[in-house]
Amino acid sequence: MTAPGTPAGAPAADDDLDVEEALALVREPHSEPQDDGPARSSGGPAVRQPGERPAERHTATSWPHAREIAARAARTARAHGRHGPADTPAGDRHAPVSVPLGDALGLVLAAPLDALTDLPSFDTSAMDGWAVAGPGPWQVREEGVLAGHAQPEPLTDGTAVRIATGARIPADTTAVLRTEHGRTDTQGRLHPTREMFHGQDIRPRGQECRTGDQLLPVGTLVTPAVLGLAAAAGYDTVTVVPRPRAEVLILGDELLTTGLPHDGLIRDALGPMLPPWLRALGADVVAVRRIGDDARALRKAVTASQADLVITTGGTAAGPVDHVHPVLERVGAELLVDGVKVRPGHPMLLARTKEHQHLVGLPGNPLAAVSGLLTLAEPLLRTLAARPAPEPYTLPLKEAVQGHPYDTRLIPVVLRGDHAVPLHYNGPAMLRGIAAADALAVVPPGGARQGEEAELLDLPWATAGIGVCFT
Ligand SMILES: Nc1nc2c(c(=O)[nH]1)N[C@H]1C(S)=C(S)[C@@H](COP(=O)(O)OP(=O)(O)OC[C@H]3O[C@@H](n4cnc5c(N)ncnc54)[C@H](O)[C@@H]3O)O[C@H]1N2
Ligand code: MOO
Repeated sequence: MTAPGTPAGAPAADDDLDVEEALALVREPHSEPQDDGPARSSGGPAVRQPGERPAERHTATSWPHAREIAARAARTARAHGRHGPADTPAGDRHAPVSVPLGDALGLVLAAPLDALTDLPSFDTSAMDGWAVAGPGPWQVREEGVLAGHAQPEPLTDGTAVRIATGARIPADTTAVLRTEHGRTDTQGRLHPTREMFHGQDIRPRGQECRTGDQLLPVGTLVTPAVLGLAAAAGYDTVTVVPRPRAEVLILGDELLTTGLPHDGLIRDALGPMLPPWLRALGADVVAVRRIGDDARALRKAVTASQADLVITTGGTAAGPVDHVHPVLERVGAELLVDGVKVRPGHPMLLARTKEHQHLVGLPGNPLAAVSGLLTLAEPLLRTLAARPAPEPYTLPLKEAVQGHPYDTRLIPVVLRGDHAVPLHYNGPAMLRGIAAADALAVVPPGGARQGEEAELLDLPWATAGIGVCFT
């Protein structure tokens, strides 16, 4: 079925698109579908849009500033959390926790990783071959030495013993002769086939570290390699910054959780999308609740939530059932960001709902929700989790991108070679572009020319891989 607004000749919305086909969308001339009308995306002076909240033009925050506010809000929450009384749930919620290695991927070290042992913890053979003592030829002992065996008998000058990689070196060994560098004569004596040096192919105890050496500092992101190093260095658990807890409240009576849209009802796209995305951003998603368009239920859910971050979807604008603002007012929340000068997603908001809790209101339009997620939730969660900020980077745009006169635009792009290729289907209600994208390009007010460098926000799965980031 071709969706209304699909340009003639474009693949139908439900076609199976591989990346190349998705890229073909990029090459379409001039017919960027927007379900938002030119008046919003490229309109003239800052006249109030129909239905726009009257104060919005005055209160909307610039996109970079909104991100700073979100990060700062989290810093304040962390500082309070650490200094609060430890016996209250709020007081110790950001205190470091000890977790088994298997649960630590993606978290950040809250204590330095100091070696609990020398590495290697004993003199080790680096190769399969023979441990030898003195210059050859050598008499070879009957019993070999394998990895994991107890301390072998010492060697005497002129003797050798079969040894495996990783096995303990017998006392008085002078070198390890690799299997491929030794020859046994008819009397069973072992000869080297090339010159050897003292200590060859022996990994001495403590070569990599000594007990107590700092292997990694506080603030290191726990990657698969860090897990491996921690295990090698003797750790069963590591001390990490706890994962911030997020709760998702899905608003809207029009949402279906299964089947085809019908009778004005549509499928909920955000329920399936947000929890894994939030996990990729470092959060522990403790609940996903469907609230409908019920202000009282929303208020109860916000009041009851113990999460560090409450995410709402929809209801941010000024429609008859847009309950987010009134409920925030009702619960006495402090609005830190009320609208952001970014398209899509400008009605997004950030509020402090409790001393240790923030709420990010994502607009209901799905790509606008993604924009809110990356603008407000990402810096907030990253800071709560003490994750390092990604290094900012830019790439030249393969094509010009039309800008908004005053607002930043976030445009899904694929990264091809040295360029970012803008994707079409980037209207606020569309996920078709972002689903094929590697990153979002940050297009400043006024737009960007072909070849102009644009800042890029990587999508977590494009850089880290699903197995790494979805923990
Ligand atoms: N008079 C005005 N109307 C609107 C404005 C405005 O400034 N003045 N802003 C528009 C913009 S921009 C956006 S974005 C949306 C924000 O709307 P809300 O956050 O209030 O969201 P809803 O009205 O609840 O929904 C908007 C749209 O998104 C669909 N939706 C909602 N939730 C989901 C979901 N989980 N999965 C899929 N689709 C969802 C919903 O059905 C609506 O079509 O407001 C504009 N209006
Ligand atoms: O156009 Mo709205 O900005 O979708 O977010």
